[in-house]
Amino acid sequence: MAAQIIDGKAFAATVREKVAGHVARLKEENGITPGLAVVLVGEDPASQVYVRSKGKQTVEAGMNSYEHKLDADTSEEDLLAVVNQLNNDPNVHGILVQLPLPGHLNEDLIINSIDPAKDVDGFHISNVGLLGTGQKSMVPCTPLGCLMMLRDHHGSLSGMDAVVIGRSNIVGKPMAQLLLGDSCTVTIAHSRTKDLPDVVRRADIVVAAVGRPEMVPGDWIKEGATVIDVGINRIERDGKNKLVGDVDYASAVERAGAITPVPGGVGPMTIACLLANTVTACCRANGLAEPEGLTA
Ligand SMILES: Nc1nc(=O)c2c([nH]1)NC[C@@H]1CN(c3ccc(C(=O)N[C@@H](CCC(=O)O)C(=O)O)cc3)C=[N+]21
Repeated sequence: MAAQIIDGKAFAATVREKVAGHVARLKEENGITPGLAVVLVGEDPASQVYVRSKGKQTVEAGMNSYEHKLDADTSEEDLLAVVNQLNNDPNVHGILVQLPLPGHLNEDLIINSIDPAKDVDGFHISNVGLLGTGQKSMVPCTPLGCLMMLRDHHGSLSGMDAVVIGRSNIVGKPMAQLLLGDSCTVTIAHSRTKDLPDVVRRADIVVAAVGRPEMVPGDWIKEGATVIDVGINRIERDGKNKLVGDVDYASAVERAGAITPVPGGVGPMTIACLLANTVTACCRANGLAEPEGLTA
């Protein structure tokens, strides 16, 4: 039987609606408008598209959007000065420095210069440590979006076998922490995992986040498993540009119980969670109750 399609695009719209509701209340009851600052260094065309779409959705949710576009050859010192200015700006509740940065900039250094309370990407070492120890933190947007979809589909994830393919700081590692927090038995697999197909075949939940087009074929998927495809790979097929995931959708959809499509799965949830994190950061900064339904 073919899998149920988990509609990330529709789910993201409901998350954005919740965000807009919280924003309206913050304005009305507290006179506060949450603000998100996005910093883009250089002119990578894909990054420009994402930044534009983030800005548009931020404004649609009723929040303030601040865009800082810097030249590709911006010095580390100048970028640190921009981050510092945003750290000290009371109208800015969330800061996102678009990655990857040009090679001459030290990404770790820049990310760790962001005020952890405004780090809506959840990449600052302090947020990574808080998440790893089960303390209140800012949670990375992509794993948070995946977790929301999994909880929505399954209710409780307790006791399930989850395999995360990919060990990046941005997705794989925080995803594993969140699944562990929901009492899954978690395996982090990667390109050097022995017998990867058999490891994946054990999983009730497969999260694929490696960035390799269609590397997970359907016959690795246990019958009825839930498949979350984080990959967004641009490929050329039959002379056309196409967006495909890390999972071979056509074969996996025949085995999975539920699966996220690409596009229209994890991607839209990532941006919705960025807006959610901005509202969360704003509430915390003002000593207000956490927004319900938007945190991990
Ligand atoms: N500091 C930082 N934080 C990020 O969160 C971050 C980043 N840097 N750098 C770039 C990546 C990429 N990213 C995406 C978000 C949404 C879609 C998305 O909505 N994709 C649509 C398709 C869009 C299309 O057609 O290209 C979808 O999957 O349906 C994609 C990619 C966030 N990123």
